[in-house]
Amino acid sequence: MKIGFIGVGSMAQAIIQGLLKAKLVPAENILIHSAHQAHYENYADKFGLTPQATNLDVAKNSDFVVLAVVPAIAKAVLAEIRSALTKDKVLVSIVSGVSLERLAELTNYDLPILRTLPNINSEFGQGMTAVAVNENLAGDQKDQALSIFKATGEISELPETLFPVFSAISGSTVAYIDFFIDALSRAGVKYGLSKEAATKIAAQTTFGSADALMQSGKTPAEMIDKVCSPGGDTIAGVLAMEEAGFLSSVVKGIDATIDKSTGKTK
Ligand SMILES: NC(=O)C1=CN([C@@H]2O[C@H](COP(=O)(O)OP(=O)(O)OC[C@H]3O[C@@H](n4cnc5c(N)ncnc54)[C@H](OP(=O)(O)O)[C@@H]3O)[C@@H](O)[C@H]2O)C=CC1
Ligand SMILES: O=C(O)[C@@H]1CCC=N1
Repeated sequence: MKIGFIGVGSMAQAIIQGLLKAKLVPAENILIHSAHQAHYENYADKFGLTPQATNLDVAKNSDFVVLAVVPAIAKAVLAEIRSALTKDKVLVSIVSGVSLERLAELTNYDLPILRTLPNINSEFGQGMTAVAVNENLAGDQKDQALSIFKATGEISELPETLFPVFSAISGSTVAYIDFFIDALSRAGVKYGLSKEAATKIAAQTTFGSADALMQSGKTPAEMIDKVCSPGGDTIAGVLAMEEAGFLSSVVKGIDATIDKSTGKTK
């Protein structure tokens, strides 16, 4: 099984590192090409991957061709590799906002295609990836394609109509959670903790809270109620955060993310 990456930016690197840790395939079975020769050659050299001179070479020499470029250049890149995308291969897209129908239109309608929306936690086996397949991807080929993302975390098969909201509350939310951790850590610094100590405390608390929520099977509201002692400190904090617009800030951020990914805003 050879997995080729077209583009080795933040997201592709997270998947590649997750695959290497999971030992899904030998390093040399991961083929890469990107815009800058020095970049992809150095990266391939560092991790024992196989560099390719062109995008077309990646497509010709891989069983699974992962399109990992920004949406604005996806069309041009697919035009370059289209001739090599025969139906014994699978096109795997991680590109936000490009539908299965559009991917088929830009390649060919016989091609097996897996559309995904991963997040960068894939690097540490903690990814959350939305997946949708077209009618040409089935059986072993589908299982193998999905194994790429199962090796790097959880997957969720979703209708494409829900990809924008998934992208906002998962792909982008990695950044929003870090934004929250950074805000907590700055508050810690305000009261005298070092940035390093405050960040570690806030990050471990975030991690532990997510883990406890999932293990308990309770709703977030139930967990909040367990922490808010009657007449205590936490309820005072919750009310002050809400007065400052915590819930509506988060929802507005998600609205803006969805509007951008669906082309409603520039
Ligand atoms: N970042 C994230 O958390 C997530 C990203 N995505 C999706 O992943 C895709 C990539 O995003 P991200 O990794 O953040 O972006 P980056 O800008 O980090 O990476 C883009 C990559 O594309 C390469 N590239 C540019 N032009 C070409 C070309 N003509 N041929 C081949 N490669 C080219 C760049 O090459 P070089 O490095 O040599 O300059 C770079 O490696 C996007 O479509 C995004 O929607 C999806 C979910 C999460
Ligand atoms: O910011 C972006 O456009 C990509 C999509 C989801 C996460 N990062």
